[in-house]
Amino acid sequence: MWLQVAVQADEAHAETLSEALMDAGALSVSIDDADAGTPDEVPQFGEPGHPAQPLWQHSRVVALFDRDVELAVALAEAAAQAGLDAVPPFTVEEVAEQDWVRLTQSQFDPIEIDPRLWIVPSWHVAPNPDAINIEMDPGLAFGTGSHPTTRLCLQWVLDNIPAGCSVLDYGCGSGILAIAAAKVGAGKVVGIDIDERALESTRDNAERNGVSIEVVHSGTPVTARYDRVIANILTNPLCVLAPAIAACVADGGKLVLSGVLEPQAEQVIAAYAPYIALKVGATHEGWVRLEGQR
Ligand SMILES: C[S@@+](CC[C@H](N)C(=O)[O-])C[C@H]1O[C@@H](n2cnc3c(N)ncnc32)[C@H](O)[C@@H]1O
Repeated sequence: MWLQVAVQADEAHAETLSEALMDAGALSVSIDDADAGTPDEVPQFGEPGHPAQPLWQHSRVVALFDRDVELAVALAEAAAQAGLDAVPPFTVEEVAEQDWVRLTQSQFDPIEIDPRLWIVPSWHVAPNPDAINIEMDPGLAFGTGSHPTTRLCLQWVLDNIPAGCSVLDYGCGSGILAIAAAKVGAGKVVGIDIDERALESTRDNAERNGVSIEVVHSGTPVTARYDRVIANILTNPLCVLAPAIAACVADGGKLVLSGVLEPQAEQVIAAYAPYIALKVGATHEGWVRLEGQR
């Protein structure tokens, strides 16, 4: 049994609240229309055949927690992190494991990142067997390909990984970017994360995709230099980590960053300016991809 918590949110706060709920210990989070029926009747925004942004005014952030969670504490933490004065109205429901798995599966279809690259859940047949297909199920770590920042980084990976080059995925989450790099033809690929669950997820996903990825906890100092460094984290950690991340890029190597909202781009560019000149390479749904070369 798990606890499914549906929290009301306006459009402006739905995404930050969803991230805050993950940080507060949710195992999985989705956003749907509070005015619609059951979650499986709700459109999946940002995925093929669906609108790029939710069209509804009243969102509902649906989070799954382990039943032993201290829910009041988790919700209070999440509300504070999302900049809300109080915990918004919410409902709690107990759900059986099988029901949640069925519901989650029904919400994830294959995602086309590019005609050359698809993210395919294990319970689906690859729509294009000739493309690079990454098998990836929603799990505990961020990175199923549906988020704009992951998409921006995957599109960059497709055209910027020469055969045999070394790649560092800083903040690897599910390992999706590292796996894509390996499938595109990288040689040595390393994934770093601060979260043990992410490292485990990267290990598992690499194995199921038949690629070799070395995983390293971010507490371990990085001494090697990489031809390509990708970091899809968030503005604040990216700025704090600027000297460390920039130092991982080999001479002539390329750095790409995402997890940065358009108004934050200049802040991140300034943080990296002493090391590498970055510029906005692409934007998608309000998020930017920053690119530079040492
Ligand atoms: C937005 S997710 C990106 C996951 C995946 N790379 C993707 O693009 O979908 C950010 C990841 O960075 C990790 N992270 C956050 N702060 C970090 C830090 N200081 N050092 C290393 N990893 C960090 C998080 O645990 C999370 O897995």
